[in-house]
Amino acid sequence: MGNLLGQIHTPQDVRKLNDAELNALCEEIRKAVIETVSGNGGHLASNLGVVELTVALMLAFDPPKDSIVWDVGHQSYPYKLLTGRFNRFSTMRQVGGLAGFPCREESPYDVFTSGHSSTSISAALGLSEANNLQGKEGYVIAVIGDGALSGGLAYEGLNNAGRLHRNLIVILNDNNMSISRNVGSMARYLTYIRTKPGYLKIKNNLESSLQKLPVVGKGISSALRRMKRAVKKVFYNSTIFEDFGFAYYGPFDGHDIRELKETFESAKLINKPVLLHVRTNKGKGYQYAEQDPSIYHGLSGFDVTTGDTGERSQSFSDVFGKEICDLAEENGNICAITAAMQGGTGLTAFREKYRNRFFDVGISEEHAVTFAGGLAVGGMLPVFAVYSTFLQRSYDELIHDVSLQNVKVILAVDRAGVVGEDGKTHQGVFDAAYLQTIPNTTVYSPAYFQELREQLAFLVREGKGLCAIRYPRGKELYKPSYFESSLLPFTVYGPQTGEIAVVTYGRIFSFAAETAELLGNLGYPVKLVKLNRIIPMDQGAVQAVLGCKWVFFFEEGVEQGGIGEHYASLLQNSGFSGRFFLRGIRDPFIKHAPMYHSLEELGLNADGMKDCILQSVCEKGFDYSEKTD
Ligand SMILES: Cc1ncc(C[n+]2csc(CCOP(=O)(O)OP(=O)(O)O)c2C)c(N)n1
Ligand SMILES: CC(=O)[C@@H](O)[C@H](O)COP(=O)(O)O
Ligand SMILES: [Mg+2]
Repeated sequence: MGNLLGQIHTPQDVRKLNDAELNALCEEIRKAVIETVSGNGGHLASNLGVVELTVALMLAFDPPKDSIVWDVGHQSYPYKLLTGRFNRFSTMRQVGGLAGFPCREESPYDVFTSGHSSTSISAALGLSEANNLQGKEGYVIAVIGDGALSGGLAYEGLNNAGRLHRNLIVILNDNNMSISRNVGSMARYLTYIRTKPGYLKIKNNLESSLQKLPVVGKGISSALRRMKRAVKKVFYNSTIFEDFGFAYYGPFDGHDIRELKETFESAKLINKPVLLHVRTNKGKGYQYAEQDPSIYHGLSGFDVTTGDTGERSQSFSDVFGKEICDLAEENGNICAITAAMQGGTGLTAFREKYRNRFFDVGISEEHAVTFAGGLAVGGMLPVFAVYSTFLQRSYDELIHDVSLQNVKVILAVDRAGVVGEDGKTHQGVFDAAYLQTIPNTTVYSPAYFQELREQLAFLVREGKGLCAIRYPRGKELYKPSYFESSLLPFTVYGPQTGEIAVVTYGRIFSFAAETAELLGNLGYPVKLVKLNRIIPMDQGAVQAVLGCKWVFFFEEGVEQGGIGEHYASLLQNSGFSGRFFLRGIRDPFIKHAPMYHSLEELGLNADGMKDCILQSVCEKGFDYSEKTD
């Protein structure tokens, strides 16, 4: 059969293959996914689990005329392979290469850019309404995992889609896993449906039950014949999905291409929203991933033969995880919350040690914050460990359910700053900007592990209101010998007087320190102001640079509305007469690339800072309001 993938340029090409070739195609897809993820990193187990499902989608539907909306999108690699991207597949997640998620700019087959969870049903409903209003043809299909179904937005989507009087297909890809084991009542319910067939009684007269369905198109009898074949193993009774207004079918074997295809064909004939419950094995076809789908969910590379994922340097998440355990030993009020990111946020040990004070709430960042507000009102000390990018979902809850309640909640904001290969959807570049709009908020931004430990302990001990500590993905960067950890709001290094000042915070302090050394060697002494606490801004941090001629503020976060702009306004109000340069992130949708590469592109590494300063100081004067390129 040779290289089948090389012959697939569009989904139509998949339809030319016979059953044996389709099976061989699945093998090739798995091989391509394993090879590419082993080298480039990315999402493995989820993609291995949807190979047959994706092939069956290509057989039954006709994208891009039909719209397939992938929830989260981390499982869209097989889809990319079958929609004209095989030749570029090895570039996945690399600079200039394919994105690791569906991306509208990348391909017309990617109808909805994603990366954050639980958006697919709402987006699919929007697409369906748009098609209807414009008289456009095409089926709309949302593919959502059981983990993504733990997110509240999915229920808002179901709630609204359920009253549709047209076809809309939701495929629930149930593998009984989120990144860790899936949690919550819906997960339990799905397990029940999956494993206790008696719960859903087989209707003796299946045909009469199908007669009640509004069927469109080619006539009811062929629809019934097909549906009957497809549902030979279907247990049909009332499920929660039917109560939402959907027709429910399942559970189906998500690795049986023929059964899936027939089921999808049948679902097309139903003139109302349909939920197809499909069971798959996460990691299917690669023994290590099948055995431990959590470890092989997302990786930065691995050895295909041994499955070895390699040694990883100590990360900020590890340090947080250890410190919060130590603090919880002394303080029995500390509760740790994660929204389905137990491993990533470093909370595994906490879960093991303090099971009754550990809460995995599923993918529900909004709930997590309001739940934390409730815990705090009730007298506990909640610590919500969350990736910066996912915390974006909780802005209103932070205001209404924490700040306004005037209670103490600690946010451990992980992956703050540029994250690397996950790209646009996952950059943690907004948190500093929006947190500073919320009253009663204190935010620390450590550059080093020691600071993270001490500042976290300080917030636990003495923090008030909404407290946050934000730190980057991965390891510590260069630490100058003169660095001293401090709980003070800011620290000044270098000459106490001088013409040039650099102000910054967080991880890129390392680059600022390198810059100061480089410039010092060139005869330009630099005063370095490290903001340890970024919210509220300490007036002393502003006073510290008032005598300087040039002040450069570097920020690994959005420039508009960010900490630098606030600092600038305070400088102006303090009568600063020198010149101020701000370099933050102007286009926050930073494409997938290694973290160092992105920081270089943004001019936020040591060379970028040095060039910015030298060009400004040596070559031109500038106005207070002037900004750097
Ligand atoms: C809002 C949000 N929170 C958290 C995540 C992190 N995340 C990505 S995939 C995933 C698990 C998804 O599980 P499921 O939908 O069942 O897909 P599976 O990997 O099991 O196929 C999580 C928690 C996210 N992408 N978006
Ligand atoms: C798909 C998703 O949102 C997560 O799997 C995310 O990619 C994890 O990122 P880290 O690798 O930084 O934990
Ligand atoms: Mg799952």
